[in-house]
Amino acid sequence: MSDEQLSGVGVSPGRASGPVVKVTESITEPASSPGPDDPYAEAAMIAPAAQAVAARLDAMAESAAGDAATILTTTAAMAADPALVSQAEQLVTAQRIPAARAVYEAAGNFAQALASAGGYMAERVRDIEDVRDRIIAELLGIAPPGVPELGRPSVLVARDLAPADTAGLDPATVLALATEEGGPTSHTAILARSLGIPAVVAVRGVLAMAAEAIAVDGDTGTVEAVDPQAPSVAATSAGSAEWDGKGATSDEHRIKVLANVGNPADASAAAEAGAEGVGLFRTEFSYLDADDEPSIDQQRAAYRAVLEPFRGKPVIVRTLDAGADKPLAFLAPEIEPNPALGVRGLRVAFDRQGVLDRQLEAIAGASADSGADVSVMAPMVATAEEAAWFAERVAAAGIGSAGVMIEVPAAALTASEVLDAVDFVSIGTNDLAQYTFAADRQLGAVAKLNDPWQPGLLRLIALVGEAGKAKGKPTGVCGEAAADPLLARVLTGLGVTSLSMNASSVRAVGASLAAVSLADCEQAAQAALGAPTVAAARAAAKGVS
Ligand SMILES: C=C(OP(=O)(O)O)C(=O)O
Ligand SMILES: [Mg+2]
Repeated sequence: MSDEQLSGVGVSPGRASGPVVKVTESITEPASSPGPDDPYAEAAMIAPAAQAVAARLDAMAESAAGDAATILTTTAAMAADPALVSQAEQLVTAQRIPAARAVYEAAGNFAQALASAGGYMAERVRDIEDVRDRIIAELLGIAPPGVPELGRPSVLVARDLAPADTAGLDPATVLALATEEGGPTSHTAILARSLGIPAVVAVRGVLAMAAEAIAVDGDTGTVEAVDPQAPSVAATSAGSAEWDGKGATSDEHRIKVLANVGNPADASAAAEAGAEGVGLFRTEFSYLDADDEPSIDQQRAAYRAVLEPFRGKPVIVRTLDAGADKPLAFLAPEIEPNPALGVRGLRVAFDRQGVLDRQLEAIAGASADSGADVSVMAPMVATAEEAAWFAERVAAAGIGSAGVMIEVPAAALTASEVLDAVDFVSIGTNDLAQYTFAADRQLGAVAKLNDPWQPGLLRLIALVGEAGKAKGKPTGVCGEAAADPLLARVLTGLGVTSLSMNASSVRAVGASLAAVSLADCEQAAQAALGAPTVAAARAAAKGVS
């Protein structure tokens, strides 16, 4: 083994090693000459090429599920966007440039507009570049950039993967993933987790690594060179762990193991994985592409489709979390310098109460239709006063149980008062980390601060756990922290009463809790709380069990 070792942020657990395949970043910029003899015939090639790319992405979406399917469908829609095609066609005829060059320039204009919009929109620049390169490759009859056909099981190394690339990954041939960029809550991370592929992101220098074979450890966040002659090692699949389906420690202390869902496919996958219910239904995921507010009936039908697999089981429906990384066109705020600190989540409803009331009416209807045991919760709540306002709206809609997310540090610090206003809380560790460390959750450069093992974050969670215990009210965690089997024990020891995660982590977390007692969890929690660093917190928790 070589001593070449790099570290990043482990975002999907497991360890695997094998030959390196580097993902091609982008195609070469097409030249603007020679110009076409017949610009109209040249322009006419663009639409079919875009359609072919969209059809291929749609076909990939059909054989995918959950987040992967949604992302592929969204990317296919970008490829088929008539605005992109017609702008490129006009460039060909007006400037007499080749079709490939015109697509390059038109996509560049779109990318620039997205980048200057900032936040979630800026995140989509990678998607438009991916679509651009695929259409150009189609026009030129060359292989598209991105993940090549893997002839044998391999470890993928990339700057960052386009969502469509990640969504198309086959866990049978992709042993592990290491990227130079990306954060723990980026698309790459969420999808790698849902596919069960070990992954480390924000590994500075991984692209320049000369090693022919590497080992990727998604638990410790390390990447190291290994002997290329050694046989490939596949990840030990956490998903195969034994679990009887009831979330509890070995001494029967109950911790509900729930799932995070965004659409009917996720809900079916969660039910199949044995989730005891849903701890977070992200309703805004249904409307990321909607231009207008969906009607109450449309919402009711959409929610019912997600609730149905959970008849008789608890489901927490989150009201629209619009803004920042998840903008909804029909709830767009004024231009804001810092969208993550702006009018997002519940704040949108203060000025547009009708939107909230109509959504609550639809949720109440879907709850009755589906027979699921529905509660609702609000995102981005900062004060007890806001929590009380939300609870009033929920009661007025005839829904029996109201809660709020704790994802703003102020809400964690006043958890006791917040809990007085509602029936339960659920800690959103993704945003709570972002706001606690003043570190954009989408940004690779600050990814280490968004690690849920940060002792600063654990101490805030401890405050909420204590408040929940004192009030005797349920306190969940529905951020990505809940999906880590070892951290699940620490969260249990901090007083959390339910954990909600992607479907593929359900079994591993259930099994991890079943293997230890509540006293073990409490000891692990105390050990992690007292640790000075992320690595020390993880090691301390590991040392207990
Ligand atoms: C669960 C959370 O919400 P989202 O990831 O949808 O912002 C969170 O912030 O932890
Ligand atoms: Mg959040």
